[in-house]
Amino acid sequence: MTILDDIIATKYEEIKMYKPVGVNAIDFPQKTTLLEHLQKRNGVISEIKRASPSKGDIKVEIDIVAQAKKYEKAGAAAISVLTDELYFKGSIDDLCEVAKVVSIPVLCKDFMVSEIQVDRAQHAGATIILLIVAALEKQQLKRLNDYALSKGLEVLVEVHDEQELQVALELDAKLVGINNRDLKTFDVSIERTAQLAKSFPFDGGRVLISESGMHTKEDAQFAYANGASGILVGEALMRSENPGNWIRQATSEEAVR
Ligand SMILES: O=P(O)(O)OC[C@@H](O)[C@@H](O)c1c[nH]c2ccccc12
Repeated sequence: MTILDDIIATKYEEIKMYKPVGVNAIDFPQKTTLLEHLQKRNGVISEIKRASPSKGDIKVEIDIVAQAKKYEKAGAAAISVLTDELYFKGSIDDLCEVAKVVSIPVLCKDFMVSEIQVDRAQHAGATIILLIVAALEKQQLKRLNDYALSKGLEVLVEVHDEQELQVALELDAKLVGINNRDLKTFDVSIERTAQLAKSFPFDGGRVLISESGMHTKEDAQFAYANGASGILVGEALMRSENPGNWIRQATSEEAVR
Protein backbone atom coordinates (compact mmCIF):
# COMPACT_ATOMS: atom_id res chain seq x y z
CA MET A 1 0.00 0.00 0.00
CA THR A 2 1.31 3.44 -0.89
CA ILE A 3 0.24 6.66 0.77
CA LEU A 4 -1.75 7.42 -2.39
CA ASP A 5 -3.71 4.16 -1.91
CA ASP A 6 -4.39 5.18 1.71
CA ILE A 7 -5.62 8.63 0.72
CA ILE A 8 -7.86 7.25 -2.01
CA ALA A 9 -9.32 4.70 0.42
CA THR A 10 -10.20 7.47 2.88
CA LYS A 11 -11.90 9.43 0.09
CA TYR A 12 -14.39 6.63 -0.52
CA GLU A 13 -15.22 6.68 3.19
CA GLU A 14 -15.38 10.47 3.33
CA ILE A 15 -17.83 10.90 0.48
CA LYS A 16 -20.34 8.72 2.30
CA MET A 17 -20.34 11.27 5.09
CA TYR A 18 -20.64 14.47 3.09
CA LYS A 19 -23.58 16.53 4.15
CA PRO A 20 -25.80 17.35 1.19
CA VAL A 21 -24.90 20.71 -0.26
CA GLY A 22 -27.41 23.38 0.68
CA VAL A 23 -29.86 24.74 -1.83
CA ASN A 24 -28.74 28.32 -1.36
CA ALA A 25 -26.23 29.16 -4.02
CA ILE A 26 -23.57 31.58 -2.81
CA ASP A 27 -22.93 34.63 -4.95
CA PHE A 28 -19.31 34.25 -5.94
CA PRO A 29 -17.47 36.94 -7.86
CA GLN A 30 -17.26 36.09 -11.56
CA LYS A 31 -13.99 34.33 -12.36
CA THR A 32 -11.63 34.36 -15.32
CA THR A 33 -10.46 31.09 -16.87
CA LEU A 34 -7.06 29.54 -16.38
CA LEU A 35 -6.69 28.13 -19.89
CA GLU A 36 -7.18 31.53 -21.51
CA HIS A 37 -4.67 33.10 -19.15
CA LEU A 38 -2.00 30.49 -19.79
CA GLN A 39 -2.55 30.53 -23.54
CA LYS A 40 -1.68 34.22 -23.48
CA ARG A 41 1.03 34.41 -20.86
CA ASN A 42 2.85 32.41 -18.26
CA GLY A 43 1.50 32.31 -14.78
CA VAL A 44 1.77 31.06 -11.24
CA ILE A 45 -1.00 28.92 -9.79
CA SER A 46 -0.57 29.81 -6.17
CA GLU A 47 -1.55 27.32 -3.54
CA ILE A 48 -3.03 27.44 -0.07
CA LYS A 49 -1.39 24.48 1.64
CA ARG A 50 -1.42 24.31 5.43
CA ALA A 51 0.31 20.93 5.69
CA SER A 52 1.16 17.89 3.63
CA PRO A 53 1.99 14.24 4.19
CA SER A 54 5.53 14.73 2.90
CA LYS A 55 6.36 17.97 4.74
CA GLY A 56 4.14 17.80 7.83
CA ASP A 57 2.85 21.15 9.08
CA ILE A 58 3.80 24.00 6.77
CA LYS A 59 1.68 26.85 8.12
CA VAL A 60 -1.41 25.49 9.76
CA GLU A 61 -2.55 28.74 11.34
CA ILE A 62 -2.77 31.23 8.56
CA ASP A 63 -5.24 33.87 7.44
CA ILE A 64 -6.07 32.24 4.14
CA VAL A 65 -8.27 35.10 2.95
CA ALA A 66 -5.39 37.56 3.37
CA GLN A 67 -3.02 35.09 1.71
CA ALA A 68 -5.38 34.60 -1.26
CA LYS A 69 -5.73 38.37 -1.67
CA LYS A 70 -1.94 38.70 -1.74
CA TYR A 71 -1.77 36.05 -4.45
CA GLU A 72 -4.40 37.77 -6.57
CA LYS A 73 -2.88 41.21 -6.12
CA ALA A 74 0.53 39.95 -7.24
CA GLY A 75 -0.98 38.65 -10.47
CA ALA A 76 -1.37 34.93 -9.77
CA ALA A 77 -3.00 33.04 -12.65
CA ALA A 78 -5.18 31.06 -10.25
CA ILE A 79 -5.41 29.94 -6.65
CA SER A 80 -5.26 26.31 -5.67
CA VAL A 81 -6.78 25.32 -2.34
CA LEU A 82 -6.06 21.96 -0.73
CA THR A 83 -9.38 20.72 0.62
CA ASP A 84 -8.31 17.36 2.01
CA GLU A 85 -8.65 17.44 5.81
CA LEU A 86 -6.88 14.34 7.02
CA TYR A 87 -3.57 14.61 5.18
CA PHE A 88 -3.38 18.30 4.24
CA LYS A 89 -5.36 20.00 7.03
CA GLY A 90 -7.44 21.86 4.50
CA SER A 91 -11.21 21.97 4.11
CA ILE A 92 -13.97 22.77 1.69
CA ASP A 93 -14.63 25.84 3.84
CA ASP A 94 -11.10 27.06 3.06
CA LEU A 95 -11.95 26.86 -0.60
CA CYS A 96 -15.26 28.63 -0.14
CA GLU A 97 -13.70 31.48 1.85
CA VAL A 98 -11.14 32.03 -0.90
CA ALA A 99 -13.64 31.77 -3.74
CA LYS A 100 -15.77 34.49 -2.11
CA VAL A 101 -13.00 37.08 -2.27
CA VAL A 102 -11.12 36.57 -5.55
CA SER A 103 -11.92 36.92 -9.26
CA ILE A 104 -9.20 34.62 -10.53
CA PRO A 105 -9.89 30.90 -11.05
CA VAL A 106 -10.00 28.67 -7.98
CA LEU A 107 -8.77 25.10 -8.15
CA CYS A 108 -10.16 22.49 -5.78
CA LYS A 109 -7.08 20.47 -4.93
CA ASP A 110 -8.23 17.10 -3.71
CA PHE A 111 -8.29 13.46 -4.66
CA MET A 112 -11.47 13.24 -6.71
CA VAL A 113 -13.03 9.83 -7.12
CA SER A 114 -16.69 10.70 -7.45
CA GLU A 115 -19.11 13.17 -9.04
CA ILE A 116 -20.24 14.03 -5.52
CA GLN A 117 -16.91 15.73 -4.91
CA VAL A 118 -17.10 17.58 -8.21
CA ASP A 119 -20.50 19.00 -7.28
CA ARG A 120 -19.35 19.89 -3.81
CA ALA A 121 -16.28 21.70 -5.17
CA GLN A 122 -18.36 23.70 -7.61
CA HIS A 123 -20.92 24.55 -4.97
CA ALA A 124 -18.11 25.89 -2.77
CA GLY A 125 -16.92 28.16 -5.57
CA ALA A 126 -14.26 26.16 -7.41
CA THR A 127 -13.95 26.77 -11.15
CA ILE A 128 -11.27 24.13 -11.73
CA ILE A 129 -10.96 20.59 -10.45
CA LEU A 130 -7.92 18.34 -10.38
CA LEU A 131 -8.00 14.79 -11.72
CA ILE A 132 -4.96 12.67 -10.93
CA VAL A 133 -4.34 9.98 -13.52
CA ALA A 134 -2.41 7.80 -11.05
CA ALA A 135 -5.39 7.78 -8.70
CA LEU A 136 -8.12 6.78 -11.14
CA GLU A 137 -9.18 3.97 -13.42
CA LYS A 138 -9.28 5.05 -17.05
CA GLN A 139 -13.07 4.84 -17.28
CA GLN A 140 -13.54 6.67 -14.02
CA LEU A 141 -11.17 9.39 -15.17
CA LYS A 142 -13.06 9.85 -18.40
CA ARG A 143 -16.40 9.89 -16.61
CA LEU A 144 -15.30 12.53 -14.10
CA ASN A 145 -13.61 14.60 -16.79
CA ASP A 146 -16.75 14.60 -18.97
CA TYR A 147 -18.92 15.34 -15.97
CA ALA A 148 -16.85 18.31 -14.80
CA LEU A 149 -16.63 19.77 -18.29
CA SER A 150 -20.39 19.40 -18.74
CA LYS A 151 -20.80 21.47 -15.57
CA GLY A 152 -18.68 24.25 -17.01
CA LEU A 153 -15.64 23.54 -14.85
CA GLU A 154 -12.08 23.52 -16.10
CA VAL A 155 -10.15 20.31 -15.49
CA LEU A 156 -6.48 20.03 -14.67
CA VAL A 157 -5.29 16.51 -15.49
CA GLU A 158 -2.22 15.52 -13.52
CA VAL A 159 0.41 13.08 -14.75
CA HIS A 160 3.80 11.91 -13.58
CA ASP A 161 5.14 9.66 -16.33
CA GLU A 162 5.00 9.02 -20.06
CA GLN A 163 2.18 6.52 -19.86
CA GLU A 164 0.00 8.81 -17.78
CA LEU A 165 0.71 11.65 -20.17
CA GLN A 166 -0.65 9.55 -23.02
CA VAL A 167 -3.81 8.92 -21.01
CA ALA A 168 -4.26 12.67 -20.50
CA LEU A 169 -3.77 13.27 -24.21
CA GLU A 170 -6.32 10.60 -25.10
CA LEU A 171 -8.79 12.56 -22.99
CA ASP A 172 -7.82 15.64 -24.97
CA ALA A 173 -7.05 17.45 -21.73
CA LYS A 174 -6.21 21.10 -22.30
CA LEU A 175 -4.69 21.76 -18.90
CA VAL A 176 -2.06 19.11 -18.32
CA GLY A 177 -0.08 19.18 -15.09
CA ILE A 178 3.20 17.37 -14.71
CA ASN A 179 3.66 16.63 -11.06
CA ASN A 180 7.37 16.74 -10.29
CA ARG A 181 6.56 14.86 -7.10
CA ASP A 182 5.94 11.14 -7.26
CA LEU A 183 2.83 10.71 -5.12
CA LYS A 184 3.85 7.17 -4.25
CA THR A 185 7.38 7.84 -3.01
CA PHE A 186 7.36 11.66 -2.53
CA ASP A 187 10.56 11.98 -4.57
CA VAL A 188 10.67 15.40 -6.24
CA SER A 189 12.66 16.50 -9.26
CA ILE A 190 11.83 19.41 -11.53
CA GLU A 191 13.77 17.58 -14.26
CA ARG A 192 10.60 15.52 -14.62
CA THR A 193 8.97 18.47 -16.39
CA ALA A 194 11.83 18.78 -18.88
CA GLN A 195 11.70 15.04 -19.55
CA LEU A 196 7.99 14.77 -20.20
CA ALA A 197 7.83 18.06 -22.10
CA LYS A 198 9.78 16.32 -24.86
CA SER A 199 6.73 14.24 -25.73
CA PHE A 200 4.19 16.98 -25.07
CA PRO A 201 2.31 18.10 -28.17
CA PHE A 202 2.22 21.88 -27.89
CA ASP A 203 -0.72 22.28 -30.22
CA GLY A 204 -4.49 22.26 -30.05
CA GLY A 205 -4.50 24.98 -27.42
CA ARG A 206 -3.03 22.64 -24.81
CA VAL A 207 -0.92 24.05 -22.01
CA LEU A 208 1.62 22.43 -19.76
CA ILE A 209 1.77 23.17 -16.06
CA SER A 210 4.75 22.19 -13.96
CA GLU A 211 3.68 21.21 -10.44
CA SER A 212 5.59 20.90 -7.16
CA GLY A 213 9.08 21.36 -5.83
CA MET A 214 9.71 24.89 -7.05
CA HIS A 215 11.40 27.14 -4.52
CA THR A 216 13.27 29.84 -6.39
CA LYS A 217 12.88 32.13 -9.34
CA GLU A 218 15.45 29.95 -11.12
CA ASP A 219 13.20 26.91 -10.64
CA ALA A 220 10.35 28.84 -12.24
CA GLN A 221 12.64 29.90 -15.06
CA PHE A 222 13.68 26.30 -15.62
CA ALA A 223 10.07 25.16 -15.91
CA TYR A 224 9.16 27.93 -18.36
CA ALA A 225 12.30 27.36 -20.41
CA ASN A 226 11.24 23.74 -20.77
CA GLY A 227 7.80 24.47 -22.12
CA ALA A 228 5.63 25.07 -19.07
CA SER A 229 3.14 27.92 -19.38
CA GLY A 230 2.21 27.64 -15.76
CA ILE A 231 3.78 26.57 -12.51
CA LEU A 232 1.95 25.34 -9.44
CA VAL A 233 3.60 26.45 -6.23
CA GLY A 234 2.57 25.62 -2.68
CA GLU A 235 5.17 25.30 0.03
CA ALA A 236 7.48 28.09 -1.17
CA LEU A 237 4.61 30.60 -1.15
CA MET A 238 3.25 29.43 2.18
CA ARG A 239 6.64 29.78 3.83
CA SER A 240 7.58 33.01 2.11
CA GLU A 241 7.64 36.28 4.08
CA ASN A 242 6.42 37.97 0.96
CA PRO A 243 4.47 35.65 -1.35
CA GLY A 244 3.48 38.59 -3.57
CA ASN A 245 7.12 39.23 -4.37
CA TRP A 246 7.73 35.57 -5.09
CA ILE A 247 4.88 35.57 -7.62
CA ARG A 248 5.95 38.86 -9.20
CA GLN A 249 9.51 37.65 -9.59
CA ALA A 250 8.39 34.37 -11.12
CA THR A 251 6.25 36.21 -13.66
CA SER A 252 8.66 39.02 -14.48
CA GLU A 253 9.89 39.47 -18.05
CA GLU A 254 13.24 38.17 -16.99
CA ALA A 255 11.84 35.00 -15.45
CA VAL A 256 9.63 34.02 -18.36
CA ARG A 257 12.10 34.78 -21.12
O1 LIG B 1 4.25 22.55 -2.27
P1 LIG B 1 4.79 22.35 -3.65
O2 LIG B 1 5.96 21.41 -3.69
O3 LIG B 1 5.08 23.65 -4.30
O4 LIG B 1 3.62 21.64 -4.52
C1 LIG B 1 2.42 22.28 -4.85
C2 LIG B 1 1.48 21.30 -5.59
O5 LIG B 1 2.05 20.97 -6.80
C3 LIG B 1 1.22 20.05 -4.75
O6 LIG B 1 0.55 20.47 -3.61
C4 LIG B 1 0.41 18.99 -5.46
C5 LIG B 1 0.45 18.67 -6.78
N1 LIG B 1 -0.41 17.66 -7.07
C6 LIG B 1 -1.02 17.30 -5.95
C7 LIG B 1 -2.00 16.34 -5.73
C8 LIG B 1 -2.50 16.20 -4.47
C9 LIG B 1 -2.02 16.97 -3.42
C10 LIG B 1 -1.05 17.93 -3.60
C11 LIG B 1 -0.54 18.10 -4.88
